[in-house]
Amino acid sequence: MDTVFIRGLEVETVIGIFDWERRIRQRVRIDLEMAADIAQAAATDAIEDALDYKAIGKRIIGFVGDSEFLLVETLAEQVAGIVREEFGVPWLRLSVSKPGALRGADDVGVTIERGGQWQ
Ligand SMILES: Nc1nc2c(c(=O)[nH]1)N=C([C@H](O)[C@@H](O)CO)CN2
Repeated sequence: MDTVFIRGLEVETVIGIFDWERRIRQRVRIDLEMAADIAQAAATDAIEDALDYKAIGKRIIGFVGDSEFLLVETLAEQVAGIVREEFGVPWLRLSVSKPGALRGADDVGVTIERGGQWQ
């Protein structure tokens, strides 16, 4: 399986369950791995035949920056839906984390996989 990935995408957003978290913007980190057959893009050397990580990254930045979810779970599910539906991605693995949200830990968050098997 070929994949196209985005690692360490950081976006500031309103997220969290506590009152103080509703009043500030916090940094979330997104790691995304997407199934994509890269053969056609490699053969033509044309961006039109590729899964465009820049276009997907910009869409995620806009959506996450405007969102105000309580849980990282909800944010992850929503982002996964956008990537799958708008960009035709058949399978993805997505992590959403809040670096520094837990004292003593580097990072906390969730990882989800969505979509079926990919040859
Ligand atoms: N599974 C989760 N646990 C927690 C979340 C979350 O989004 N998913 N959020 C919080 C708080 O908002 C925390 O990040 C504040 O530091 C706690 N647990």
